[in-house]
Amino acid sequence: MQQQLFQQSQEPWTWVKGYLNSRQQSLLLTEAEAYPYERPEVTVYGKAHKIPRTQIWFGDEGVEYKYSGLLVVPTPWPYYANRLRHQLSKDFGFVSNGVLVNRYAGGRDCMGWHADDEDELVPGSDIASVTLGEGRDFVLRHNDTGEKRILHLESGDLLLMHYPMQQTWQHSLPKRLKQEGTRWNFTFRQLIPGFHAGD
Ligand SMILES: O=C(O)CCC(=O)C(=O)O
Ligand SMILES: [Fe+2]
Repeated sequence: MQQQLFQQSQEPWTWVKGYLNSRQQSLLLTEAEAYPYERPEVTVYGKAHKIPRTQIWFGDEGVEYKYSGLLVVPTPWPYYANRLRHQLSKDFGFVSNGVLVNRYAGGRDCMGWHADDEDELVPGSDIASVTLGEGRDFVLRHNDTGEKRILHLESGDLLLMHYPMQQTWQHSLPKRLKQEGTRWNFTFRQLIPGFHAGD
């Protein structure tokens, strides 16, 4: 497989362009088109609104994820998403027990500035992000210097976000109103099982 690695030693991420070949992309994309996505309502500054994209959380039993005060129980792993998790483990020793799939139906769908630093994530663990479909700009901003970096993530690209990137950078997927295609993003994560038991 042809792969280009772009890792600058001072940056806590690794961008693997073309990590998935076209056959792997199309198998996963066909599966992802059929996922039963949801558009949860979140409360920000006391105001409820629907998120500007749809999503679904897959994971091992008991691996629950809390999203803006909402506890999400995992849906069992679908076949190709699970294969990709094992491929990541084989290729990079990257272990995960859940994946959040976000679906952006055109350039109006987006994700605001945040870091993936929830308490239920295993401390020190990495996050692996795989993109399918429409290419979009993924923007990073350093917490202290404000430095911005734009990575144009395309179908099949893998972005490994290494510890402690979530403590030093935020990221976002800004609107791109001229773009119409659908983009899927899979973020594989390692959560502490049963973290929310008794919530
Ligand atoms: O869609 C993306 O590339 C980013 C997704 C993301 O940041 C997240 O799921 O936390
Ligand atoms: Fe994120």
